Amino acid sequence: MKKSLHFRSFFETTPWHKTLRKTLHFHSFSSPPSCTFLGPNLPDVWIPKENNTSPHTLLPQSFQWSNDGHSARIIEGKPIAKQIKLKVADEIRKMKSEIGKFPRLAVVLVGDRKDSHTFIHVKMKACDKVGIGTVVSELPESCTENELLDVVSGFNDDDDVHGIVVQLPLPQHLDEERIMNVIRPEKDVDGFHPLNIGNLAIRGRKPFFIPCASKSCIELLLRHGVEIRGKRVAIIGRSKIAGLPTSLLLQVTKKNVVAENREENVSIAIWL
Ligand SMILES: Nc1nc2c(c(=O)[nH]1)N[C@@H](CN(C=O)c1ccc(C(=O)N[C@@H](CCC(=O)O)C(=O)O)cc1)CN2
Repeated sequence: MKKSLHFRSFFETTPWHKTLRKTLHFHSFSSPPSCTFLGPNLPDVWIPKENNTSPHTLLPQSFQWSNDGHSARIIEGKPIAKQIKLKVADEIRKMKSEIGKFPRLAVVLVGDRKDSHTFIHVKMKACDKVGIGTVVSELPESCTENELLDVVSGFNDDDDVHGIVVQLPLPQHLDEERIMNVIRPEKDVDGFHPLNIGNLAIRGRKPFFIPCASKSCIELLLRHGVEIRGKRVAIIGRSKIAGLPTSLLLQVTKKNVVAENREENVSIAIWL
């Protein structure tokens, strides 16, 4: 039996996400899905059978935004991260039990940077906790661009790999742009591929993935009941990882937002 489904995950339950959600339609899980994007072994579209809890109803009362227009507030992210991880783990558990499949992430690390090792360790631990499989490819600092491209292409073609992260920064002799361009956009979980960034910038277009730092900023605001529409927003930092995609995201999702980017490589601050 075939059934048409909207992509809908835990994140896609808010009006903001509705504007960005993927509009892919695929088969139900009762018959093996034929998947264009993620390969034959994982549905491109996944809705757990029971998934209608609004994340916003889980907010403690004390977290609600006081709407006096002037007060500043430090937003606590950890409890929200915990809720999200629990929900993702639950979705993956259901996916495993309903269709016997689960997502896998490939991480590519070049060189010996200690911070990069720490970051990928954190990512893999987080994956492990929620039931996402991981595979790591570590390449020496001296590797050639073609060697790195071969590794990425291998993951692109591997149906058991559904997401690819090439940890940045790369050693200087490697052309980051060229590497990023090679990652299949539908496996580009960082959302750094030009197609994904480009689609993020154009109203009505839908990137496969949105850079996580930007997505999480908006998610935190929404979960704290902050109305984004019509606000002036200052974003400090223009990095492609956080500042730039955040300003794009705010501009395409809500009219009237003014986003200013200043000073590269500074973490984001948002004032409303
Ligand atoms: N392929 C990628 N490479 C890199 C990314 C990325 O998203 N994808 N981002 C950074 C490194 N990074 C994760 O990989 C990362 C860096 C910094 C933080 C962060 O939360 N920093 C906080 C401090 C947090 C703390 O001290 O507890 C901050 O700056 O305020 C998260 C992830 C570059 N490479």
